[in-house]
Amino acid sequence: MNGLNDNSRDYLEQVATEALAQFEKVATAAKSKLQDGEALGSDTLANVNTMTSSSAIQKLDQISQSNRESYQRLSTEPAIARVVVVDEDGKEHTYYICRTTPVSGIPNLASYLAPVGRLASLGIGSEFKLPNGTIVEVLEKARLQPSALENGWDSRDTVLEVEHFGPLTVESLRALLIETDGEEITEDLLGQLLAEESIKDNIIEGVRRSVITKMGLRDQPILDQYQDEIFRLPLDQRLLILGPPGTGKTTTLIRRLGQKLDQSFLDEREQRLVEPASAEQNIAHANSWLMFTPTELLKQYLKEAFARESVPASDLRIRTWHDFRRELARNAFGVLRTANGNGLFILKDDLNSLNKDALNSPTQLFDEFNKWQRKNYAQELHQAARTLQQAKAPDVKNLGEELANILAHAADNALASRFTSLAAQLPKVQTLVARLKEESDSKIRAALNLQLNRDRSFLDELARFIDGLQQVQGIDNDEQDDFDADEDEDATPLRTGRGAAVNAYMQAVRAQARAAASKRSISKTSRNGRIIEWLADRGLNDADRAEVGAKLLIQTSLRRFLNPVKRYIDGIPKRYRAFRRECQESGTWYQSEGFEAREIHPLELDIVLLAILRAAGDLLSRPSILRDIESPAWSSLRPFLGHYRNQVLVDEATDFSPIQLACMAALAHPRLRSFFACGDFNQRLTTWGSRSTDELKWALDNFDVKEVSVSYRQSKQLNELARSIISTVSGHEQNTSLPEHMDSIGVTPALLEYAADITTVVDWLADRIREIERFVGQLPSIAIFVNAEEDVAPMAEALNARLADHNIQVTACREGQAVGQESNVRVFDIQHIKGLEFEAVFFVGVDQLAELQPTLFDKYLYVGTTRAATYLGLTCKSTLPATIESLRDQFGQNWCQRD
Ligand SMILES: Nc1ncnc2c1ncn2[C@@H]1O[C@H](COP(=O)(O)OP(=O)(O)OP(=O)(O)O)[C@@H](O)[C@H]1O
Repeated sequence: MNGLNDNSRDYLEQVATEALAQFEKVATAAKSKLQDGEALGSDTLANVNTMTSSSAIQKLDQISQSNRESYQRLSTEPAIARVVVVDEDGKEHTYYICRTTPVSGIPNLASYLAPVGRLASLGIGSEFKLPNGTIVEVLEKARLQPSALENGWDSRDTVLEVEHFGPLTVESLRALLIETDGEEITEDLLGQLLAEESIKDNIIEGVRRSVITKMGLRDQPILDQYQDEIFRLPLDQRLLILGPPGTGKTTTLIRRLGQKLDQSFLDEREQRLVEPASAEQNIAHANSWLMFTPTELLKQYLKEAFARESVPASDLRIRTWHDFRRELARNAFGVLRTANGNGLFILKDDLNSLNKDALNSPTQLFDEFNKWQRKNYAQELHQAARTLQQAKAPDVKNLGEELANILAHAADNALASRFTSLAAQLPKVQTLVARLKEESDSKIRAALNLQLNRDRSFLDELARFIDGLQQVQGIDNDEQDDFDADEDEDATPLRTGRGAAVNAYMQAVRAQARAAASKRSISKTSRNGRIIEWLADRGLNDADRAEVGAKLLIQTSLRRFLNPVKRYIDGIPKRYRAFRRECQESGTWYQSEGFEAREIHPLELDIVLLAILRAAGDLLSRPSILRDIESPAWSSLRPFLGHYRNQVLVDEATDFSPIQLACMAALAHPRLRSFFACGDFNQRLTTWGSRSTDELKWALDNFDVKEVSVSYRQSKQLNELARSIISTVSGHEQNTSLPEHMDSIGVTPALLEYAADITTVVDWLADRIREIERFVGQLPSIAIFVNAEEDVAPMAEALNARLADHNIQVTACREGQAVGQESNVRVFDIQHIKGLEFEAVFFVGVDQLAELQPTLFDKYLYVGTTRAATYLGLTCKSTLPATIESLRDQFGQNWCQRD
């Protein structure tokens, strides 16, 4: 670079000398800590009191483990920034910022994750209040990339900024010193000229774009000022970052997670929130997080970025909603049927159950269902209290009066206070249920004894009959009358033998008695119906049946008050089924036929899950309930605490429906309500995804929207193309800017039309790929997008054959699986590419995609083209699709046309 005066050069040398010496100092200190074993854990406590809680030791081990990791890091990367500030007294201070926890004993070495770390993101001239209250102004800044060479430290591509010049990029700080030394000893002119030349090459004006060489989110140790502000926002905040492609949303999300997981970087207030929350879930804060991504591939793509943040076990905690939903519904909440017969529904991805209105307004459907189910539940309680009021026995009647009184005085929507008042009646309810049950059971047992006295083989025969029933298909267990199962605590898992026969006898006889007393009939095809038929007159006699039936009906009503919270939440799936049936009859929300009562579509399952999560969350968000969680009134909510996480994060949030996002938000621990999502409405690649801020507002109450707009990924040309796509397809402007001082000039995107056969396409791709390698000097990360899974392998094979002469390997990424981290050319089905970035992207058969995906074509086009940082190539079987025909001018035939 020309124009650097002697002062500036002196300044650079001075910074280089100081920074490299500081690297050495920090690295040496870190290495000696590692060798001293200061990072050892509990074993260094000479007198570990055996009474010392093991959690304290565990904590110590965790701390020492994280110290060890930090020292390790510092020994290879001593600092990532140098910042000079001036305080109000005019005194200058130099800070070195490192990535993790600093090593002690080195003044002004601070972690980027600590409050002082923000200095590294601020612009020159910015003011900053240090944690001790001093106001300082940023005077100089250098972004460092330490590299340990055999003969000492260097910093590669250091970006320096000072008030009167810069930013400059210095390729090698070390070379700056060696060259100067060299200048003095160079006596020959040639040597001098070469030295000057290399000084020029070493210092570049502005900031260089770096080439993406491998698949994985790039390391971005220091965020920009705005991203930095977002990542530091308190843990207990609900945030949504919106912004166009490549503005660093995912980068910010991961950095934030890394910072918030390390308890040493949480402030006192955050620590106070985190500790009880973690104790309630029985999970350490560092593991108490969950992140959702729309695809498996994005999950893999981010893996290395998580490792850089020292965030372990990310595989367990980064989930797709598709998998998580099934697990939650099947294993945790018992909504989906399991092999042992629990659960109500069978999930069917292609079920045609929802009508257009439901697909267009799922939030309205949810609101309607939730209102309905709450009302339905309230009616159930009222009805039960009424039955008790009408009972003959005075103690039952009195209790009925009291319960009815409670229900009459609580508003229908104040479930929590109603549950609290009902809890006070629990002892009375329990005593009565036990007494009545004993009375009715002894009657039924007497009948059973009578049968046994008549025929000792009675039970064995019944057992055989039951065994036989289990083999019979078509036994209707779904539509068993509502009294069964959850009420019969005798319904133990015994499946065969005499024990099972006794249970079956009791259940069937009870069902028969209840049916008689309530003047209902029992379905002949149900299990109980079949057993009753088999028993014939071997049950209760008519008089006993009426008496026992009446007592059982009282018990049923009483049981509504035994564990009302559990009943309310566990009953949601059944209520959903009833609601759906009712809507089908009135012709709203659902298709009137074509599916069975036990089947459920994934988007319906979301509705059921949200109703469950919200019901539990509404109660658990009350401190008084959380405090009393072990009491019988609330203990059924305890398992929910185990599903909560201290942080819930969502990448590509607009791919999820508002219902899904609301479910995710409901998984955030109610003490913290920490939720962080990022997305872009223009990049929604699902038909059910969220379309507007209003939908998000429905899903997440009280959240802050932050917008980011500096587009770091793409070159100027590709940015312009992306902007044109948005204004052409949606008619509105995209608000982006390019990073200041960055050389963003790239090449025009390339277009190949009339490429109907694969050979033409492959020849063209191969030529372009070779050009890219020539331009870049190495093979960067390249992706080829095809329109269907079955095109992936043939494209990879054909291209592999074509590029073999140049030893360029092409990999087929089947089913959205990334293969290896090394830089080569990868072929993907377009549906998997959300959130990724490559130096070069080829989009094969764009016009076919327009035909295949008419509703999402514009989104795919936008997401696909914005995956490319510098090189973008499109091929068409015929010509550019009509919607983007007007963009033809922005394309060339190859990369040669520069701006
Ligand atoms: N402050 C920054 N300075 C320089 N580069 C940055 C900065 N922030 C992000 N980047 C880079 O920009 C690129 C895009 O980042 P990222 O994937 O986080 O963006 P995004 O907004 O999530 O994109 P998309 O919407 O396409 O998923 C990455 O290569 C990242 O390293």
